[in-house]
Amino acid sequence: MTDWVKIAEDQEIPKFKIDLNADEPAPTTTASKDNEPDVADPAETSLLIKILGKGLVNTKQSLDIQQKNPNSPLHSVKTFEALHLKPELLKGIYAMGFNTPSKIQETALPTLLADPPQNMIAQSQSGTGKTAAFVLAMLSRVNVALDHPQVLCLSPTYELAIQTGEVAARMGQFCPEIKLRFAVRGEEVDRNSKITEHILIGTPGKMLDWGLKMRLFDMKKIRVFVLDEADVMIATQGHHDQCIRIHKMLSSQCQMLFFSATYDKEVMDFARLIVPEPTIIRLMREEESLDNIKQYYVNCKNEEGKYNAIQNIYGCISIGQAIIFCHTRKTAAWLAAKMTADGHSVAVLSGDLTVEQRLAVLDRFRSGQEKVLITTNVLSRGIDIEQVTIVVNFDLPVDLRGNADCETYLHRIGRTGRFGKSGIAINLIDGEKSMSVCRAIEKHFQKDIIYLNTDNADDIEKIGN
Ligand SMILES: Nc1ncnc2c1ncn2[C@@H]1O[C@H](COP(=O)(O)OP(=O)(O)OP(=O)(O)O)[C@@H](O)[C@H]1O
Repeated sequence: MTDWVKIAEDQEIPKFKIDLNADEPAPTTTASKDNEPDVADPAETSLLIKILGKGLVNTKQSLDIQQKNPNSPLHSVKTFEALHLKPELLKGIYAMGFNTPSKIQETALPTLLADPPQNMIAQSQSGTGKTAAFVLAMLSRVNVALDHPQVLCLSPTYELAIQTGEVAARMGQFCPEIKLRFAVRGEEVDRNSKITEHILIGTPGKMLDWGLKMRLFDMKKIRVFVLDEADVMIATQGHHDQCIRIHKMLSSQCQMLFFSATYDKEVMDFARLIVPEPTIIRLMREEESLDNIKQYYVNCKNEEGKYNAIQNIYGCISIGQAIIFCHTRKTAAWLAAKMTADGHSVAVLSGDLTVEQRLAVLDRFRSGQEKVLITTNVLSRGIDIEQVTIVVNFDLPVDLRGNADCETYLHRIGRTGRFGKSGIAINLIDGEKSMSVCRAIEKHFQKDIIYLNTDNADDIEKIGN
């Protein structure tokens, strides 16, 4: 199986260069995007979080369980042994360093592995063990005596499919008889042959090509269908319809498993369309809070004024590491150039970088090689950088209509004051519009945002205490 992963990785496509969908219209040129609000691409963010993840996220949140099929048994396990897995799979799990099931795995795995098979919709934040859970179900269901695909796993991009395949390869390392294959761009199969591998992991377009257009395998013989990163899948143009087409060709006996990191109405509606009588398991995200964060606003005339405010703050207090959020790539680049010219060690992370480049920037910043990270909304969600003490909103977060985006505000600054540490958030205001956004944020969270005069050194020193 390891060879299989290697072959797919060695294809001519650079590993982490995202190309969501070859059929999509050509993207807007970088130059024309510089002045637009920089937004995070969900597939890129998902991939970045996955690669950055350094292990299991331990969450204290409780599980919300709903059963649509009253006949399906529901119990949880505290050990992997209690799942009665094949010994080779258990060996694979332990070889990966997993000792006990994570919270979502405890509850999901007995249902995932139950006979008769149960359908499931599971949602929980990144890093809580979803991939490991459904990969284990995929590997457990394979009948190696049959040489045709029995498990389909759909991911929204090439890169995310590779990530899942790598987990499957590691977990199944002691089951060499289980064969896997990637159904992704660059993988070709002779039209006149049949696919004999047991598990196919890939993107919807390729899966449709192989299953429907070329009939290289029989969709009716699929026993497990996994839709991974459902939230991203829905956000990706075209995938939504392709998934429905694939789903329609599956037999009614096929076990449907649907996994997603976020929970909103659209994702759930889509899930319900795909998955009959599901057991729904949700592990809610641990809420960020503003409790340990001191919030300030500074009145500035214009961008130059905002820059001067930053300079004054740096001149008065010693700052460990800071993240500065800008609305557009252009502002981020402008600010970075100015701060660099003034002797600051600055990193820039914006949407024009590939995922690989973003990883490199984050690695350098985390290791302290740069003290300031200037970024846009591409960094707003799901990425933890613990050592940051100051977050500056060079531009306050607004939605498409220009109204306060309180959720993004929380994600931006809510990470600074975690684990009992106190954090500082500074909002730079230039004019009435941004002042009203600031007021709306203050009202929303019912937490004071205090006036700070950055022309007054005493005032600034107070925030450092
Ligand atoms: N039971 C476990 N014990 C220890 N580590 C685990 C366990 N399950 C998963 N992990 C590890 O935790 C990390 C996150 O797991 P996994 O990728 O399955 O989470 P996820 O919820 O699918 O995240 P994402 O949404 O980003 O894909 C991985 O490094 C994985 O190897």
